[in-house]
Amino acid sequence: MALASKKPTAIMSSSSSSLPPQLILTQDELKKIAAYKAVEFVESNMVLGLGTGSTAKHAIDRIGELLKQGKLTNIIGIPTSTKTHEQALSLNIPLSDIDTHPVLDLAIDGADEVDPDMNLVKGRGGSLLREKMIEGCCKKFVVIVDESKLVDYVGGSGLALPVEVVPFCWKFTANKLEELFCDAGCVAKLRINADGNKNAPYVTDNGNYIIDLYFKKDIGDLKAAGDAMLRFAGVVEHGMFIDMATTLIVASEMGVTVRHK
Ligand SMILES: O=C[C@H](O)[C@H](O)[C@H](O)COP(=O)(O)O
Repeated sequence: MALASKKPTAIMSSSSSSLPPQLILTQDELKKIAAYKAVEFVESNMVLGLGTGSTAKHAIDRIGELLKQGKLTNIIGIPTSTKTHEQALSLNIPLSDIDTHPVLDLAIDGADEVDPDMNLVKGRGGSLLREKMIEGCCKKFVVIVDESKLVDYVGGSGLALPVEVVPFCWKFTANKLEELFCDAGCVAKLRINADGNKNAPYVTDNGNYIIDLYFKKDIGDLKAAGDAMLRFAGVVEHGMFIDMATTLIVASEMGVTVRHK
Protein backbone atom coordinates (compact mmCIF):
# COMPACT_ATOMS: atom_id res chain seq x y z
CA MET A 1 0.00 0.00 0.00
CA ALA A 2 1.59 3.27 -1.09
CA LEU A 3 1.68 5.73 1.78
CA ALA A 4 1.00 8.67 -0.50
CA SER A 5 -2.46 7.25 -1.13
CA LYS A 6 -3.38 7.46 2.56
CA LYS A 7 -5.41 10.38 3.93
CA PRO A 8 -2.89 13.20 4.44
CA THR A 9 -4.95 15.73 6.47
CA ALA A 10 -2.64 16.14 9.44
CA ILE A 11 0.54 15.76 7.46
CA MET A 12 2.69 18.80 6.82
CA SER A 13 5.55 17.26 4.93
CA SER A 14 6.68 14.00 3.45
CA SER A 15 9.56 12.59 1.50
CA SER A 16 10.47 9.28 -0.02
CA SER A 17 13.39 7.46 -1.52
CA SER A 18 13.33 4.52 -3.90
CA LEU A 19 14.95 1.15 -3.55
CA PRO A 20 16.59 -0.53 -6.53
CA PRO A 21 13.85 -2.03 -8.74
CA GLN A 22 12.93 -5.74 -8.61
CA LEU A 23 14.59 -6.29 -5.25
CA ILE A 24 12.58 -8.81 -3.23
CA LEU A 25 12.93 -7.95 0.43
CA THR A 26 11.78 -9.91 3.45
CA GLN A 27 9.58 -8.26 6.06
CA ASP A 28 12.54 -8.18 8.44
CA GLU A 29 14.70 -6.44 5.83
CA LEU A 30 11.96 -3.82 5.39
CA LYS A 31 11.86 -3.32 9.17
CA LYS A 32 15.61 -2.81 9.18
CA ILE A 33 15.42 -0.26 6.37
CA ALA A 34 12.79 1.75 8.28
CA ALA A 35 14.84 1.49 11.47
CA TYR A 36 18.07 2.67 9.89
CA LYS A 37 16.24 5.60 8.30
CA ALA A 38 14.92 6.60 11.73
CA VAL A 39 18.40 6.54 13.23
CA GLU A 40 19.34 9.27 10.77
CA PHE A 41 17.28 11.56 13.06
CA VAL A 42 19.50 10.73 16.05
CA GLU A 43 22.18 13.25 17.02
CA SER A 44 24.91 13.20 19.65
CA ASN A 45 23.89 14.41 23.14
CA MET A 46 20.30 13.24 22.78
CA VAL A 47 18.17 11.51 25.38
CA LEU A 48 16.51 8.73 23.40
CA GLY A 49 13.46 6.56 23.98
CA LEU A 50 14.34 3.01 22.90
CA GLY A 51 11.31 1.08 21.67
CA THR A 52 10.52 -2.61 21.88
CA GLY A 53 9.94 -5.25 19.25
CA SER A 54 11.50 -6.70 16.14
CA THR A 55 11.58 -3.35 14.28
CA ALA A 56 12.88 -1.22 17.16
CA LYS A 57 15.56 -3.85 17.76
CA HIS A 58 17.20 -2.92 14.45
CA ALA A 59 17.26 0.77 15.41
CA ILE A 60 18.87 -0.02 18.77
CA ASP A 61 21.49 -2.22 17.10
CA ARG A 62 22.27 0.64 14.72
CA ILE A 63 22.56 3.19 17.56
CA GLY A 64 24.94 0.81 19.36
CA GLU A 65 27.00 0.44 16.19
CA LEU A 66 27.25 4.22 15.65
CA LEU A 67 28.25 4.73 19.30
CA LYS A 68 30.94 2.08 18.95
CA GLN A 69 32.25 3.77 15.81
CA GLY A 70 32.31 7.14 17.60
CA LYS A 71 29.84 8.58 15.07
CA LEU A 72 27.40 9.26 17.92
CA THR A 73 28.50 10.39 21.37
CA ASN A 74 26.88 11.15 24.72
CA ILE A 75 23.62 9.32 24.03
CA ILE A 76 21.37 8.40 26.94
CA GLY A 77 18.85 5.66 26.19
CA ILE A 78 15.57 5.15 28.03
CA PRO A 79 14.43 1.55 27.40
CA THR A 80 10.73 0.73 27.12
CA SER A 81 11.00 -2.89 28.32
CA THR A 82 13.31 -5.23 30.18
CA LYS A 83 14.10 -6.89 26.86
CA THR A 84 15.22 -3.60 25.31
CA HIS A 85 17.10 -2.78 28.51
CA GLU A 86 19.08 -6.01 28.11
CA GLN A 87 19.74 -5.38 24.41
CA ALA A 88 20.93 -1.81 25.06
CA LEU A 89 23.18 -2.95 27.91
CA SER A 90 24.76 -5.55 25.64
CA LEU A 91 25.55 -2.76 23.17
CA ASN A 92 27.01 -0.49 25.87
CA ILE A 93 24.37 2.17 25.33
CA PRO A 94 24.28 4.33 28.50
CA LEU A 95 20.83 4.03 30.10
CA SER A 96 18.58 6.04 32.36
CA ASP A 97 14.86 6.40 33.10
CA ILE A 98 12.16 9.06 33.10
CA ASP A 99 12.55 9.68 36.83
CA THR A 100 15.97 11.13 36.00
CA HIS A 101 15.24 12.34 32.45
CA PRO A 102 11.57 13.33 32.28
CA VAL A 103 11.96 14.98 28.86
CA LEU A 104 13.30 12.99 25.90
CA ASP A 105 14.58 14.44 22.64
CA LEU A 106 13.40 11.57 20.49
CA ALA A 107 11.96 8.08 20.68
CA ILE A 108 12.04 5.39 17.99
CA ASP A 109 9.61 2.49 18.11
CA GLY A 110 7.62 0.10 15.95
CA ALA A 111 3.86 -0.33 15.90
CA ASP A 112 1.34 -3.07 15.24
CA GLU A 113 -1.04 -0.86 13.27
CA VAL A 114 -0.88 2.67 11.89
CA ASP A 115 -4.08 4.39 10.73
CA PRO A 116 -4.22 7.19 8.13
CA ASP A 117 -3.95 9.85 10.88
CA MET A 118 -0.85 8.17 12.35
CA ASN A 119 -2.75 6.80 15.34
CA LEU A 120 -1.20 3.53 16.45
CA VAL A 121 -1.96 0.18 17.97
CA LYS A 122 0.91 -1.03 20.11
CA GLY A 123 1.52 -3.74 22.68
CA ARG A 124 1.27 -7.00 20.79
CA GLY A 125 4.73 -7.58 22.26
CA GLY A 126 3.35 -6.72 25.70
CA SER A 127 5.23 -3.46 26.31
CA LEU A 128 2.54 -0.85 25.81
CA LEU A 129 2.54 0.67 29.30
CA ARG A 130 6.21 1.57 29.51
CA GLU A 131 6.17 2.57 25.85
CA LYS A 132 3.28 4.95 26.42
CA MET A 133 4.85 6.43 29.57
CA ILE A 134 8.18 7.02 27.84
CA GLU A 135 6.98 7.98 24.37
CA GLY A 136 4.57 10.45 25.97
CA CYS A 137 7.62 12.38 27.23
CA CYS A 138 9.29 12.80 23.83
CA LYS A 139 9.68 15.96 21.83
CA LYS A 140 9.68 13.75 18.72
CA PHE A 141 8.31 10.23 18.36
CA VAL A 142 9.44 8.42 15.23
CA VAL A 143 7.40 5.33 14.34
CA ILE A 144 8.99 2.72 12.10
CA VAL A 145 7.02 0.08 10.24
CA ASP A 146 6.95 -2.04 7.15
CA GLU A 147 3.92 -1.41 4.98
CA SER A 148 2.01 -4.42 6.34
CA LYS A 149 1.23 -2.34 9.46
CA LEU A 150 -0.83 0.27 7.58
CA VAL A 151 -4.58 -0.06 8.23
CA ASP A 152 -7.66 1.91 7.22
CA TYR A 153 -8.80 2.19 10.85
CA VAL A 154 -7.58 1.12 14.30
CA GLY A 155 -8.42 -2.58 14.70
CA GLY A 156 -8.63 -2.89 10.91
CA SER A 157 -6.04 -5.66 10.73
CA GLY A 158 -8.45 -7.96 12.59
CA LEU A 159 -5.61 -8.60 15.04
CA ALA A 160 -5.47 -7.66 18.71
CA LEU A 161 -5.87 -4.32 20.42
CA PRO A 162 -3.95 -5.10 23.64
CA VAL A 163 -5.11 -3.75 27.01
CA GLU A 164 -2.96 -4.09 30.14
CA VAL A 165 -5.07 -5.03 33.18
CA VAL A 166 -4.41 -5.89 36.81
CA PRO A 167 -4.48 -9.68 37.42
CA PHE A 168 -7.13 -9.35 40.16
CA CYS A 169 -10.46 -10.56 38.71
CA TRP A 170 -9.22 -10.15 35.15
CA LYS A 171 -12.31 -11.99 33.85
CA PHE A 172 -14.51 -9.24 35.27
CA THR A 173 -12.44 -6.61 33.46
CA ALA A 174 -12.41 -8.66 30.24
CA ASN A 175 -16.22 -8.95 30.36
CA LYS A 176 -16.55 -5.19 30.93
CA LEU A 177 -14.32 -4.49 27.92
CA GLU A 178 -16.30 -6.89 25.74
CA GLU A 179 -19.59 -5.28 26.80
CA LEU A 180 -18.20 -1.80 26.16
CA PHE A 181 -17.46 -2.65 22.54
CA CYS A 182 -20.35 -5.07 21.90
CA ASP A 183 -21.57 -2.92 18.97
CA ALA A 184 -18.20 -3.50 17.27
CA GLY A 185 -18.48 -7.28 17.79
CA CYS A 186 -15.68 -7.29 20.35
CA VAL A 187 -14.18 -10.52 21.65
CA ALA A 188 -11.82 -10.20 24.65
CA LYS A 189 -9.18 -12.87 25.26
CA LEU A 190 -6.62 -13.24 28.01
CA ARG A 191 -3.15 -13.44 26.49
CA ILE A 192 -1.45 -16.73 27.28
CA ASN A 193 2.30 -17.13 27.66
CA ALA A 194 3.89 -17.99 24.35
CA ASP A 195 6.97 -19.50 26.00
CA GLY A 196 7.47 -21.55 29.13
CA ASN A 197 4.21 -22.62 30.75
CA LYS A 198 1.80 -22.35 27.83
CA ASN A 199 -1.27 -22.51 30.08
CA ALA A 200 -0.21 -19.57 32.23
CA PRO A 201 -1.24 -15.98 31.53
CA TYR A 202 1.33 -13.75 29.87
CA VAL A 203 2.73 -11.38 32.53
CA THR A 204 4.01 -7.93 31.55
CA ASP A 205 7.17 -6.24 32.85
CA ASN A 206 4.86 -4.55 35.35
CA GLY A 207 3.37 -7.78 36.72
CA ASN A 208 0.04 -7.30 34.91
CA TYR A 209 -1.96 -9.32 32.38
CA ILE A 210 -2.91 -8.44 28.81
CA ILE A 211 -6.46 -8.71 27.48
CA ASP A 212 -6.44 -8.76 23.67
CA LEU A 213 -9.51 -7.21 22.06
CA TYR A 214 -10.64 -8.33 18.59
CA PHE A 215 -13.18 -6.26 16.67
CA LYS A 216 -15.43 -7.08 13.76
CA LYS A 217 -16.12 -3.39 13.05
CA ASP A 218 -14.55 0.04 13.43
CA ILE A 219 -14.83 1.27 17.05
CA GLY A 220 -15.25 4.87 15.88
CA ASP A 221 -14.10 7.71 18.14
CA LEU A 222 -10.72 6.51 19.44
CA LYS A 223 -10.40 9.09 22.21
CA ALA A 224 -13.85 8.25 23.56
CA ALA A 225 -13.07 4.52 23.36
CA GLY A 226 -9.76 4.97 25.17
CA ASP A 227 -11.28 7.14 27.90
CA ALA A 228 -14.08 4.63 28.42
CA MET A 229 -11.58 1.78 28.86
CA LEU A 230 -9.54 3.77 31.37
CA ARG A 231 -12.65 4.34 33.49
CA PHE A 232 -12.63 0.63 34.41
CA ALA A 233 -10.59 0.37 37.60
CA GLY A 234 -9.01 -2.91 36.47
CA VAL A 235 -7.60 -1.37 33.28
CA VAL A 236 -4.06 -0.07 33.61
CA GLU A 237 -3.56 1.21 30.02
CA HIS A 238 -4.69 0.47 26.48
CA GLY A 239 -2.61 0.03 23.36
CA MET A 240 -4.02 2.88 21.27
CA PHE A 241 -1.41 5.62 20.88
CA ILE A 242 -3.60 8.48 19.73
CA ASP A 243 -1.97 11.55 18.23
CA MET A 244 1.44 10.68 19.68
CA ALA A 245 3.57 9.91 16.61
CA THR A 246 5.28 12.93 15.09
CA THR A 247 7.06 11.08 12.27
CA LEU A 248 6.16 7.91 10.43
CA ILE A 249 8.69 5.93 8.43
CA VAL A 250 7.27 3.19 6.22
CA ALA A 251 9.42 0.76 4.29
CA SER A 252 7.94 -1.10 1.34
CA GLU A 253 9.15 -2.77 -1.82
CA MET A 254 8.63 0.63 -3.47
CA GLY A 255 11.01 2.46 -1.13
CA VAL A 256 10.97 4.36 2.15
CA THR A 257 8.48 7.09 2.94
CA VAL A 258 8.87 9.64 5.73
CA ARG A 259 5.87 11.64 6.92
CA HIS A 260 5.96 14.39 9.53
CA LYS A 261 2.96 15.72 11.41
O1 LIG B 1 4.67 -4.35 22.76
C1 LIG B 1 5.29 -4.24 21.72
C2 LIG B 1 5.45 -2.99 20.97
O2 LIG B 1 4.36 -2.14 21.02
C3 LIG B 1 6.00 -3.15 19.56
O3 LIG B 1 6.55 -1.94 19.20
C4 LIG B 1 4.96 -3.54 18.54
O4 LIG B 1 4.33 -4.73 18.96
C5 LIG B 1 5.58 -3.74 17.15
O5 LIG B 1 6.46 -4.80 17.20
P1 LIG B 1 7.22 -5.34 15.92
O6 LIG B 1 8.16 -4.29 15.49
O7 LIG B 1 7.92 -6.58 16.42
O8 LIG B 1 6.19 -5.66 14.90
